[in-house]
Amino acid sequence: MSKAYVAVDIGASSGRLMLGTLENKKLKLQEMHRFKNGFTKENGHDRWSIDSILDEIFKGLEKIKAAGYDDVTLGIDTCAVDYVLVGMDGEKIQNPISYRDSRTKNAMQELTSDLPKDYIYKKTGIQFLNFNTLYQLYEESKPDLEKTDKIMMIPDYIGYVLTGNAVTEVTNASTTQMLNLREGLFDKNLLKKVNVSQDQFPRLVESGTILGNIRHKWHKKYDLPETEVVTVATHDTASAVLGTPGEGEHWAFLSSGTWSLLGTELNVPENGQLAFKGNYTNEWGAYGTYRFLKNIMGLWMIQCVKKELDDKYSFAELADLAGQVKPFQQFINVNDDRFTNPDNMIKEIQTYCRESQQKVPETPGEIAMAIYSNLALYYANEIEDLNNILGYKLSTLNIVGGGSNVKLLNQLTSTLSNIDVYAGPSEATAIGNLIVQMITKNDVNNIGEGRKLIRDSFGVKKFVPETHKYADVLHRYQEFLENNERTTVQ
Ligand SMILES: Nc1ncnc2c1ncn2[C@@H]1O[C@H](COP(=O)(O)OP(=O)(O)O)[C@@H](O)[C@H]1O
Ligand SMILES: C[C@H](O)[C@H](O)[C@@H](O)C(=O)COP(=O)(O)O
Ligand SMILES: [Mg+2]
Repeated sequence: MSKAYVAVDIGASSGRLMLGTLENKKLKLQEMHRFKNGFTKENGHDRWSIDSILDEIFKGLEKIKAAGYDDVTLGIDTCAVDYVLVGMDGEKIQNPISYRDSRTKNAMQELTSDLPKDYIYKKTGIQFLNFNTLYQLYEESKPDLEKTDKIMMIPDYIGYVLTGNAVTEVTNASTTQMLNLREGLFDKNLLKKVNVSQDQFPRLVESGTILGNIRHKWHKKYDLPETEVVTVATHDTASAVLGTPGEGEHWAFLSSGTWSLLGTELNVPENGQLAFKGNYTNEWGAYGTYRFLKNIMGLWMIQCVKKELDDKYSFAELADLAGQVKPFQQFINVNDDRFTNPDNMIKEIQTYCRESQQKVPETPGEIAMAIYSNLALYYANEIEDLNNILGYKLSTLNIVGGGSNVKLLNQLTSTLSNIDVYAGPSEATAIGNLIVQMITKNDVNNIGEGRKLIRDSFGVKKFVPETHKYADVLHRYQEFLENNERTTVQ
């Protein structure tokens, strides 16, 4: 039986364990376990249930063992910015708070009142999201920080629980907005600003570092395969970018899941004035690259709508209903902070349209189309911005993640952005996670070979611009955004 690799991909809406094996020069992917993920209110904050996530990971590994895989390599990727405080006894102090929690709503404004944004951006090159780790630590409970021995980013914490070894992997560390681009270390002034010392973070490591084997104590509790843990590109978006086939010369990616992360892979950071004004980020990638991207609200909006409709419609059915509705009946700035974590997304969208004297979407199809068509418009607007900042035209857009299944959204994006879209693979994050493991274990030579393996193993669907359609819509949307400047998530 060929070597088995396991990607643990903890997305914001679902976690999954994906088994990867190399068969006839192709990467075979099997979903072995999937579970719902999300945050719940606990001790006054929106928190991730990290112990349930760990239990699901062990359950998934038991399924893999039961399927006949006795000896696997495993990598973990999760969302960015969030962390676990680990006390002097080596145990978590409490469940990690989600970045969508309201505790940081004023933190960025307060912290940057005497530490200017351009100073922070010059040092870190990271976009201003009001929930970056820097602002979470600024708001963190001082007594809890006092009791903290180590601050571990979520995927690093999971690796620590599994193996007993603690590290801070750099792709995720960069999302803290505390990693100094030039020095490659946490910035002393930014640490001081939030009363955290350098040694409260475990040592920084690159993706592809071997972390260790799953501890004996877990083998006593669960029927697990022998498992060696590799620290992959632990920020899920970093893994998604690695799992992008990379069609075209100046290819762009859109990691389309709970979030839409739109950008391109650079070999040197771009943290100049245009990037600063456009609030673009230089999150660290694997193998010395930078993920020059922007966070866009993403399918989080559809996820909320689906839940508010009591899951009466599947995502596919919502997309079908949207396809029966004319697009662009209202303009919405999807990055308005009001959509980050509203009590009710449907009501928030309807109120937004009422306030801006626009047609109010009522039916599930109208609401879904309002979301999809405005996401597509926002993508198109940002691609124009990206071309301007980079000084060259992005030639193709690779859409990966669950959103790559939405044909309507892929087509609208291609037409509005006037760019060829390659859609898939939907599990690019898990695939990127696996590729780093395979490179680390010398089954794949490098990321170029890895991306060829992805192209050879997974079909992508091509969408080309329908140039005769929606000629002036993007221009009217850009005017709308300018005339309706509001607080955006960034
Ligand atoms: N068949 C489908 N039709 C329409 N939307 C889909 C389909 N499959 C997945 N999606 C969209 O993809 C999203 C999940 O993408 P995924 O990358 O798995 O998210 P995450 O990693 O953040 O959990 C869903 O919220 C849904 O909007
Ligand atoms: C806050 C970060 O930008 C966020 O973690 C984002 O990178 C992310 O989680 C994307 O992953 P999804 O697959 O959940 O959209
Ligand atoms: Mg994901």
